[in-house]
Amino acid sequence: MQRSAERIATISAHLNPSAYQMEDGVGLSQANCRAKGGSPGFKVAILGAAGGIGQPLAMLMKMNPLVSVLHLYDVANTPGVTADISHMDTGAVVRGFLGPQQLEDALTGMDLVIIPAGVPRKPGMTRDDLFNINAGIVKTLCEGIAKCCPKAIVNIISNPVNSTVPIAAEVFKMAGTFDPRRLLGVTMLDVVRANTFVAEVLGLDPREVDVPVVGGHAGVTILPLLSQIKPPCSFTPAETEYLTSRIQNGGTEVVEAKAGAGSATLSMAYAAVKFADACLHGLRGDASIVECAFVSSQACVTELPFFASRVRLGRNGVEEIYPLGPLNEYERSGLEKAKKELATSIHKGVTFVNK
Ligand SMILES: NC(=O)c1ccc[n+]([C@@H]2O[C@H](COP(=O)([O-])OP(=O)(O)OC[C@H]3O[C@@H](n4cnc5c(N)ncnc54)[C@H](O)[C@@H]3O)[C@@H](O)[C@H]2O)c1
Ligand SMILES: O=C(O)C[C@H](O)C(=O)O
Repeated sequence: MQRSAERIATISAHLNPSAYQMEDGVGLSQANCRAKGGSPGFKVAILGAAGGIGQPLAMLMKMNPLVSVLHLYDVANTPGVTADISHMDTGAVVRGFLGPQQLEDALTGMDLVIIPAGVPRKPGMTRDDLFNINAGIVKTLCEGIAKCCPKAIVNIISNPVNSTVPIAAEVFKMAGTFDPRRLLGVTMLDVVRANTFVAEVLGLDPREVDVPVVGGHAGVTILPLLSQIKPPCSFTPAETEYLTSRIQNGGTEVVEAKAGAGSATLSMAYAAVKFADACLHGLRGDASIVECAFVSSQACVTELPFFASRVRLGRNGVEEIYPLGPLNEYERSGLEKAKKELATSIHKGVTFVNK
């Protein structure tokens, strides 16, 4: 009888989204235990999980064997997305959270928080044009992280990344929880694009190509280091010009092709999962996990407080930040342009929190 009552509680918890969302601490813990599926792993929250990036990102994270619990938070549509994804027969347990009153439950106990919440660009806009709306969204979500899971690794996708990461850092500093190793702006899509476009030019499989992309995540701040690609290859000046421009404008290429229906979502979800997976492997203690990310570099790479660099990921997040390495003349000139724009964007983010 007892087992049968537990089974029914489990099933109704899945079918009644509001009961399911409230399961922690309100009497559904037995049902919760039975729902766990037994896979050990990390607890991951996606904030903005019902959006264009959030939905495929949630699906791909549900497929990740390193994830045991997946929390999906949004201000709209999470019950439907959660019900849908929770039917996938993979190990991670999925829970949905809707609206600010459920943000704290969504965040409590998380090891990794991924933030794609916020508005995307339309044709003719820059990423900085999103600042007025997205700055406040990221600030509020980071206040929740500081309160509920201050030790979580945070992956920020919301644009403008060059400003939203400094905003997050300021929020964490004010709360006394800032650990520069745990805050990472996601620039992986720039690397994914660079690998793809370079492979096209060289006639290679993109999986064989590795292009470091440093600087930031907007226009000229996106600085592909074509002189450092693996496998080592050389480019004509025309190829260098074409590839640099295409990588820097990859986001705009998608925004224009979508013609008002948003920006990159599917390739971004792919890139976000690739990056989150690297963070989880680092957390697990795997060796030699190196990716590019926009991090607090505390002026150790350039004089700027934030910069996208190659970083080694480990149990605490960013364990090591690699120097830029030797740059050619074209890259040195690009670096100066990138630093100028980055300084402005970083300052804008810092000022927003301290105004
Ligand atoms: N870093 C990158 O490389 C990269 C790549 C692509 C897009 N982006 C950025 O990611 C963001 C999201 O893009 P998208 O296409 O998914 O947009 P979208 O509009 O499809 O989805 C955004 C989601 O955020 C939710 N949201 C809004 N306010 C929220 C809040 N306060 N708390 C929680 N959720 C909230 C919305 O309800 C929506 O579901 C944009 O800012 C976009 O520019 C970044
Ligand atoms: O371009 C955008 O606005 C979205 C994203 O930053 C991208 O690079 O695709």
